[in-house]
Amino acid sequence: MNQFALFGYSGHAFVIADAIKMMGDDMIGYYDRAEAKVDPFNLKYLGDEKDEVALDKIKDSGASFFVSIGDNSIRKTLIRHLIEKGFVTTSVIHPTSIFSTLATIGAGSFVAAGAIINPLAKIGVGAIINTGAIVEHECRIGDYVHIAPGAVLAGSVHVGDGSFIGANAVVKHGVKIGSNVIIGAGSVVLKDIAMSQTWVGNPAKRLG
Ligand SMILES: CC(=O)SCCNC(=O)CCNC(=O)[C@H](O)C(C)(C)COP(=O)(O)OP(=O)(O)OC[C@H]1O[C@@H](n2cnc3c(N)ncnc32)[C@H](O)[C@@H]1OP(=O)(O)O
Repeated sequence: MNQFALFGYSGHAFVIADAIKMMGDDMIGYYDRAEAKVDPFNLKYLGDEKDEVALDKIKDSGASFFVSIGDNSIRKTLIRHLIEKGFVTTSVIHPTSIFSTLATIGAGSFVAAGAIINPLAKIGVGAIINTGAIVEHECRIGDYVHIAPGAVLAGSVHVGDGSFIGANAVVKHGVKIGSNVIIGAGSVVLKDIAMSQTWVGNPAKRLG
C-alpha cells in the first residue's frame, strides 16, 4: 500500500483522496495554509507547506507527495518546489479509468474516474485528466495541463504546457494548442491555437 501526503485540501483534493482510497492506498494527511473546515476523509493536518519542520513529516513516513490543487500555475510552482527539496511524487490513476498499456504519464499527474487514455498518448508531469475526459491515440499533453471533465481530445491533438481545456470541450484530430491557452467549456476547437490565448464557442473563436 502506498501512502500519500496531499498538498491542498478542498474540492479537487477530495476527488484525488477518493481515487487514492479506491486504489487501495491511503494518506498520512494534508498540508495547507490552515487546517480545513471541511474534512470529509478525516485526514490529519500536517501543517503549512512553507514550514520546513512540518515537511519533515513526509520524509519520516516515507510517503509520496501529491499536489491536489486545480490551478495549473500554483500546482506547477508547488510541485517544482517540492521536487527541488528532494521529495518524491507519483501519478494517481483512478481504477475506473482506462489507461492504455501504450500510453505514458509523468509524475504528479492525476487521471480521474472514467477517463480514457488511448494508445501512444503521452501525458506530462503534474497534469490533470479529469472525470470522464477522453485523450485519444497519439495525443501529446504537456506539463501542468488540465483537461476538464468530459472534454474530448481526438487523435494526435497536442496541448502545450500549462493549458486548460474546459469541461465538455472537443478538439478536432491533429489540432495543436500552444502553452498557457484556455479553451472555454463546451467549445469546439477546429484549428491550431497559438500560446497564451483564450478561445470559446462552436466553432471556437478567440476571446483574448
Ligand atoms: C471539476 C471542475 O469543475 S473542473 C473546472 C471546469 N470548468 C470549466 O470548464 C470552466 C471553463 N471556463 C470558461 O468556459 C470561462 O467562461 C472562460 C475561462 C472561457 C472565460 O471566462 P471569462 O474570461 O470570465 O469570460 P466571461 O464570462 O466574461 O465571458 C466573456 C464572453 O465570452 C463568452 N463565453 C465565456 N465562456 C464561454 C464558453 N465556454 N463558450 C462560449 N462563450 C463563452 C461569454 O458569453 C461572454 O460573451 P459576451 O461578451 O458576448 O457576453
